[in-house]
Formats: sequence, structure tokens, C-alpha cells
Amino acid sequence: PRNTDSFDYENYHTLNELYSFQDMLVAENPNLVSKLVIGNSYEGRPLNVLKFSTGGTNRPAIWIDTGIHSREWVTQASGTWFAKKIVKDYGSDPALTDILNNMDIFLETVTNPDGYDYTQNSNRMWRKTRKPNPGSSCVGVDPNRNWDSGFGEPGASSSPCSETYRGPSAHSESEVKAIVDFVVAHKNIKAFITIHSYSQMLLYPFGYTSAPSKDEAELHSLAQKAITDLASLYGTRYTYGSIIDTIYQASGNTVDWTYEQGIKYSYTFELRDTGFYGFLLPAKQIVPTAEETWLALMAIMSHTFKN
Ligand SMILES: O=C(CO)C[C@@H](Cc1ccccc1)C(=O)O
Ligand SMILES: [Zn+2]
Repeated sequence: PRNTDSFDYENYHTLNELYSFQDMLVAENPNLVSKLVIGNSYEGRPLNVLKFSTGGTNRPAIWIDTGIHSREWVTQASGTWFAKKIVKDYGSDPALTDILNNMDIFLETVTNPDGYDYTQNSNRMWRKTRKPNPGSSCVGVDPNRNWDSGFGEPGASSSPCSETYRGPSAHSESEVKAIVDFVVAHKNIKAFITIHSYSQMLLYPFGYTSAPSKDEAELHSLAQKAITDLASLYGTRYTYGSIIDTIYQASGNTVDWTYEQGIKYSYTFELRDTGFYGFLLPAKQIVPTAEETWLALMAIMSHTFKN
């Protein structure tokens, strides 16, 4: 595709196509979009983050990532659609314009590039990172168990061959450490949204413990509002609640850590579907999924801005 208008949002793309989309979007919108490289993957690929900013210095910010689990292809595709949506709506949608006149948005669309490349070329069902594990023939760490929050407690595996292997230590994976370092250095992130598929759920901390978060009531009611907005478009129904209550116990997960860093509005999305296609969601569902999810993201971003 020659530009982001002719990019085919209704299909899945190679890693190179997703990276070139990022560069095209920046080139087309130099006053709104820039690209940060926050680190490198194990295999040496840049970890690119799109920054949407209308000025200021270290403004309060919203973080969104997609594709931390590489096989969840509708998420990287949706993240790409979100990037274009932000550019299209700034200046025309009052709510988004208001947000971007006061806050920055950071969007990492390919959060596990090594894994994504592997799903494209070797194993479509790959989930983890691609770093070899010393003393094991099994490769990779689950990047949603590698965070320093309840790390190593029940809800993750100590076996390198497990899909939920937590890794040898917290933040051992460069793809995770890069985000940790970014969050710690930025100090002004107000919402952190990490996007997975599938199950159609909107989840908030905690996953490692059944103890409710201090903000449970607010996170619950905001989640309810967000999934109601989501459902208004195509009737897609989500469940919602704390991670441990709604899906299962999971330690060392992303939003438990971001919440414990003080980022109150920490959410994990599980996009379409509920298992009929699962990770192999047909490409024709990409745009409808992205459109409905955007409504939920706007609910969370607007609430974050107002609070
Ligand atoms: O990958 C999954 C499919 O997206 C399910 C997620 C469920 C989960 C979501 C949020 C926090 C911890 C776990 C996972 O096991 O890491
Ligand atoms: Zn996942």
C-alpha cells in the first residue's frame, strides 16, 4: 500500500507491512504522530511505539498495546486500525479532540514482533516470546506472566515448556522490560490498556490475588459503561470483572503490575470471539471488531480525561 488510506484494514498483514504502516502514518501526519523505539526484541527487532501528541511536555498519557501474545492476530490488526482512527478523528470528533488537546496517547501495535513473525512463518499458534530457555528445548516466556506483580505465585508455570511459563525472573523478557522502563520513566501515565483475544471480556486487576483492588467499584462501573458502548454497535456481548473472578488466577500479568505502579485505569481486553474461530478469527471480522472496541476505548479514555 502506498499510504494509510489505501492500506487494507480488512486483512491480516506481515510484520513488515505493519511496520511500514507505522512509518507511513508518521510521514503523513508529522504534527500529530511520531515513532518511539522503546527497546528491541530478543531477535533484535525494534519495539515501536506510536506517540500521538498535540504538544506540551510529558502530558498525562494513555497507553494502549496490542499483540503481546503473537497468535492473537485480531489485536495487532485492531491496533493498526486504532492508529488510523485517531488520525482521522482528531479535529472532527469533539471527544477525541478534547482528549488529545490535553493528553498524549501511546500505542504499541506489535508488542511481540518475534512471536508475530513466527506465527506468520512457522507456527500460527505461537503465543510467547522467542527467547531460548537455557537447559530446555522449549522456547519462549509468556509475556503476560513475566511482570513483577505476584511474580512466581500460583497462576503461572515454572516450566519452560508451558504456554504460561513465567520466565527465570520478573522482567526477564526485553519486550516486557522495555514497557516497564517506559512506564517508570514517564511517570504520568493515567490509563494502561493491554489488548488480547479471544473471549469477549473486559478485565481489571487483580489476577494474582482474590483481594479486591481499592478502586474496584470505579473500575467495575467504568467497565460496565465501556462494554455497553461496545455492544451498542453490533450487539457483541462482553463479560467483565476482575481477572481472577472473570477468567482465572494469573500471576505476573501486565495490568496487575501497572495498577500497582499507581495507574488506576488498568484494563485488559479480550476481543472477539468466544471460541468458534478463536485465534483464527476471519479477516472480515477485523474492522467490525476494531470499530466496536474503539467505543469501549473512548469510554475509558474520556473517563480518564475527566478524572
Ligand atoms: O492469553 C489469553 C488469551 O488472550 C488469556 C489471558 C487471560 C488473562 C488476562 C489478563 C490478565 C491475566 C490473564 C492469559 O492467559 O494471559
Ligand atoms: Zn493473550
